[in-house]
Amino acid sequence: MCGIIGVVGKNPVNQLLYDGLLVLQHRGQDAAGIVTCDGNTFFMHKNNGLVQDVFRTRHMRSLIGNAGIAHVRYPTAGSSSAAEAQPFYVNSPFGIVLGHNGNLTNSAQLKQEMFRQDLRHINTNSDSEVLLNVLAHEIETSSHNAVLNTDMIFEAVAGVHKRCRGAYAVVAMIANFGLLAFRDPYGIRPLVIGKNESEQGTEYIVASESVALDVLGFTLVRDVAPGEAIFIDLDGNFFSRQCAESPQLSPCIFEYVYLARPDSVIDNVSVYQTRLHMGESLADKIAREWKHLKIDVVIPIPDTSRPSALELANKLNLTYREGFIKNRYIGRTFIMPGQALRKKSVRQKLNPIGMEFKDKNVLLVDDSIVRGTTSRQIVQMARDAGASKVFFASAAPPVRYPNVYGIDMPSRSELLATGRTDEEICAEIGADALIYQDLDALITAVQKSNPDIKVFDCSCFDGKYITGDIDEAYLACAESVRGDGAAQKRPANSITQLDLNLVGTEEEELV
Ligand SMILES: O=P(O)(O)OC[C@H]1O[C@H](OP(=O)(O)OP(=O)(O)O)[C@H](O)[C@@H]1O
Ligand SMILES: NC(=O)CC[C@H](N)C(=O)O
Ligand SMILES: [Mg+2]
Repeated sequence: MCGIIGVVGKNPVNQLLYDGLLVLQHRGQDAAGIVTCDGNTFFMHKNNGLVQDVFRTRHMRSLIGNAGIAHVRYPTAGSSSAAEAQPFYVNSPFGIVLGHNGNLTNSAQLKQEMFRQDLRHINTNSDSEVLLNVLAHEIETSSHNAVLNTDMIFEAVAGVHKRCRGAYAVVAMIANFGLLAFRDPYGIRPLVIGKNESEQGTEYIVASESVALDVLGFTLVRDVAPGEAIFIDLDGNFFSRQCAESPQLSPCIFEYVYLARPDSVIDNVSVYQTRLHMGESLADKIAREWKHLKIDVVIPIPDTSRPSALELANKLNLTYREGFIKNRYIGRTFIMPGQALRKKSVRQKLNPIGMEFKDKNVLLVDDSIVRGTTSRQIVQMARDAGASKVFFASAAPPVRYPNVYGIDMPSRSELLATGRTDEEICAEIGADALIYQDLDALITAVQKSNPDIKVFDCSCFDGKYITGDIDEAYLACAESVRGDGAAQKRPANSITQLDLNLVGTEEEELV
């Protein structure tokens, strides 16, 4: 996942976009970028790194204009090169910038089509650059070189839906015109709309998660519907249209398990509440099938599992204790690039409080076990801290299948649960017992908060890919291109690629 924001305001939006990116940092730690629009001109700065490291005062000063978009990146295609940091820019037609959360599943084919039929050059291996060029081509076609209007923009988004497969939540700006945002016909990745009634008129925001709206002082209006496009012109007029033929809301269930912040509301579902529900149903399963376990204390693995662990303990009438202290200056491990770094960071990040483990039977609760990087080390830490028995519970079912929609788990061989029984996984992480949530129970946990969502993308748990275009050949190819150690994942030398960074260069600083 990545984090995206777009704003059309009545005053300069640079600080809003920066503050919004800080709040969405948990969705991408590799690169960050902001583009502002002052009428006909875009101002852009983007680079690898955390938001606080990428933007300096000199960049912020140069990001002028009352409208703009911003992005934090967690790469799932191409490499982590700075040249693939977002937003991307294309000059024709009209000048367009785009930020994308998700992953296209037909980007290789589209890239060829772009080159052969549409005479467009894609300079990186990023699927998002492909998506921008498809959008640009469709806008060019629908506008017939005439003056652009909203009908033409919505027609272009309909064209994007016809050509693109996979997951895409998008914010884009068309120079001198306005902010465009849309979601793929399944609404796999989240996107919400907010507004703020200022003295000068209504200001609009779109963002990956509602937490960005809360913090920026906007109120949540609604989600962008699957397949829908919204357009806000630079005067703040709001337009929307359904652009897909058969939209069907099927959000990624992993957003609720791990990706989103608990204080966000996505598709009318409080992420926090679903995590409480997950804890409740996991407690039911333990009460039903694991009564014989003598548990002295329930301990969460910070951060994401906390609400589930808390509710699980409540339901089972067990003591809940914070047994691991997290170093607040280290980011999320799972979205770090490369297994070596992920492995090292778990020990740097989490440290046990000895007295909570000494001579106790502990139940450790995590939201999920993916590669097993965290669980393997945490169980050992609990033992080293003197635990008598270490039981482990996961609020999500076993992750056995790759994700192709914007979560970087492309390779079955990296997933701890692929090809292993629960007992074998338990032995791998060195626990005395392992309890997984059932998939039905996970779905129910989310549906309890919004029964209108009938379908979820649960592909990493059940191998059923909602877009229907994923076969063994696709998975094998993704595995070879993006698995740990694959060449494309290594940061390419961005100097060999076009550098379109525009504002606040070191040279400017010296002037
Ligand atoms: O099995 P693994 O491959 O280790 O992946 C799963 C772990 O990674 C995530 O934690 P992370 O540290 O990324 O973030 P958090 O602080 O939000 O829990 C998740 O919450 C699990 O703890
Ligand atoms: N995680 C994401 O949403 C990634 C967006 C895009 N596929 C990229 O790699 O930059
Ligand atoms: Mg975690």
